[in-house]
Amino acid sequence: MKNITFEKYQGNGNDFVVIDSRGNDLYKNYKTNKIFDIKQICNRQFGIGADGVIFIEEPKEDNYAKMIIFNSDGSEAQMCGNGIRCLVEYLHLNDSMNNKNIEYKIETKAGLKIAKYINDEITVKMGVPILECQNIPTTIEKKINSIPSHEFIEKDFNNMGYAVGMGNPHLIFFVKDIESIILSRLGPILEKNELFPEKTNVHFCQILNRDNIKVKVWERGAGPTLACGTGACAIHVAAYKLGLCNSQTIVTLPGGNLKIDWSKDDCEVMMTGNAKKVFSGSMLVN
Ligand SMILES: N[C@@H](CCC[C@H](N)C(=O)O)C(=O)O
Repeated sequence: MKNITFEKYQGNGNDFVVIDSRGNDLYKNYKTNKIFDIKQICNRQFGIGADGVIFIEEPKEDNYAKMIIFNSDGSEAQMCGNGIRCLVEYLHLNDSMNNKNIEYKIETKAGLKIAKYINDEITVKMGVPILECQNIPTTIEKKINSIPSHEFIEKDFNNMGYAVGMGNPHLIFFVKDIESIILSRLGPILEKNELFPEKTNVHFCQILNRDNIKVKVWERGAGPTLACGTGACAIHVAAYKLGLCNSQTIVTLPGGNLKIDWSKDDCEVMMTGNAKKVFSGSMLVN
């Protein structure tokens, strides 16, 4: 048995166990020998409890670090918006980066992301959104047929979903009254919709006004979470393309607000929010 140290972080209540595998073989050992069980680490009764596990790896190029992110069910995701802010906060605290103006270039499976502290918040260039997500053809609109209409809880809910890729897939629905949405019923069905061979994150959104969108999140591989950073970006993009919001919005998630800025198809989406350390600890592994 071996003791390994970790730190726990959260961004808008989306929480992660962060394992620094720079200069050691922890990630390599996880990949090859499954020295620990991510499902068990994330379990809130039998483990540490988290929405996911982030490994920090040495970057391949001349960048600062590499992020590898696993959902609480053990599946690997391409990217995580709240997770990358947590990782940057970890680097800031642990690598003694006292100069908050430093730019952190972070490699992810969804490409290079650049994050920076600005006025005690972290702003991340989240990449150019993909409006044709996975195998959904031609437009961002798609009728989702996997749920019979009687399953929809509210009368004004239509099954027009909007697919936006932020490196990872998002399926977005706009509704008039978000309170009427029962996430635990719709989330698991829509996550596995046949249009998304690798499954998808699902969001229900209510436009409060042109500057503020309220959201309920069902994450691929994690279920209901308090926030999704890539999701907030995708939601803003869909709402802006539909003419429902201004170029900067506050996306209000159950765990707090994120500021999103985007208006041009070929530009990167900017996400601003914070991330906090919750505690540090150690766990026994085989
Ligand atoms: N919570 C994240 C997204 C994490 C990955 C997602 N569940 C997926 O599988 O794509 C975020 O803040 O972006």
